[in-house]
Amino acid sequence: MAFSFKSLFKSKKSESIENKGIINSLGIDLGTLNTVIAKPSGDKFDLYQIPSVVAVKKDDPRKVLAVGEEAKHMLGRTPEDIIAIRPLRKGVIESIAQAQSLLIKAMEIGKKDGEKINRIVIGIPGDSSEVERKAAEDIGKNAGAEYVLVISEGLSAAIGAGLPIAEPNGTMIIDIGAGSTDLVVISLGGITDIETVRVGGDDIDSNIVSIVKEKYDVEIGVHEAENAKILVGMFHCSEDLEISETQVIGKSSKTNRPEKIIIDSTIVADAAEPIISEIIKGLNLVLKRLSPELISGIYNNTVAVGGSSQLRGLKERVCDELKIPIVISDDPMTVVAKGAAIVAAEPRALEPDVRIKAMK
Ligand SMILES: Nc1ncnc2c1ncn2[C@@H]1O[C@H](COP(=O)(O)OP(=O)(O)OP(=O)(O)O)[C@@H](O)[C@H]1O
Repeated sequence: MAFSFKSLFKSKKSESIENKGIINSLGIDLGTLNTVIAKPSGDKFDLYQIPSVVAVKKDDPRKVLAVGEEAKHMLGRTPEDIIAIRPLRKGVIESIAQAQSLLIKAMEIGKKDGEKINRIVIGIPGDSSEVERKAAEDIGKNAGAEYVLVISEGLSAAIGAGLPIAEPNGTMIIDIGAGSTDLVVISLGGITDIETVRVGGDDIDSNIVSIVKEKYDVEIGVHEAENAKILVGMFHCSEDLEISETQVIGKSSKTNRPEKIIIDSTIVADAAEPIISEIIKGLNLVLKRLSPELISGIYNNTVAVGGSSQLRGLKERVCDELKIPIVISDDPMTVVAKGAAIVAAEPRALEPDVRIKAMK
């Protein structure tokens, strides 16, 4: 799928908004776990984040009772007739009505009282089908935006990270989220290749739960697994990374009593192994298809973003396997929304001078 940005905003509607000079725009990263909202404010961004969780009536899931933080607090504590669910699975909108509520909430958070949002840009996984793109566009329009553009999270991340995407040499983004990983090659302002691997941090969490159950016969919650991952996690790699450990309380399958267990970095690395293997496989496919003209650009300009890129050992593991030095973004969770906000605010976001200005 190759598309260029230059024509994206050439709709009559966007020109008329631009001519009146009244553009209120938002960039939204509609993620599996978190929804991040970026609002251009002068030459910076106002940033907001809400959990991608919606609480609904069990017998009527279209009836949304709470969204975001409020819904997250209901998880596991709700009366039996209320359930808290995630509208996206593996980066893809699974339930339109609930994703709609999430987006409406995101837009409410991102606007000031009485303000109308004219233009939103939403980042979605790069390999989304036309139907999935259209679903994202429709929920944006139904949520009240006049103009909605849906772009690949990877391209958005590259713009948000300030990568030289307009140059012919090529750049690459490795975006490892909760549910999916986007590998995107960009040159001359267009996407030249995308590989989406449907694995991410969520899979690491559920693998930790399984390993702990097998090793200790203790059941732990997925949130405890996620916390342990964030605290002590790493990927296996050739470097001797420091092994640390954390204590987690789970439920003994034998006694049904609380039991304390230790999770150390190697348990997380074992749990993360199938995930990093899939990602390396995806990167191998991208490299196989890559033209020789782009290899030096990729060598010099590959950036990892997304919450799961923060696991130690990623840089080393990718270099061990592929001989490509990568940089881990120091702003991994908000670059997609920032890139989307840059495009929403500035249709000529691809032009390097404009982009540099927007990123200052
Ligand atoms: N410091 C950390 N170390 C390791 N993993 C982390 C860290 N912080 C967050 N994560 C993980 O990052 C993931 C969330 O990342 P992100 O917000 O980029 O995903 P998302 O946009 O919701 O998902 P997707 O892009 O797949 O739709 C979760 O799996 C979370 O556990």
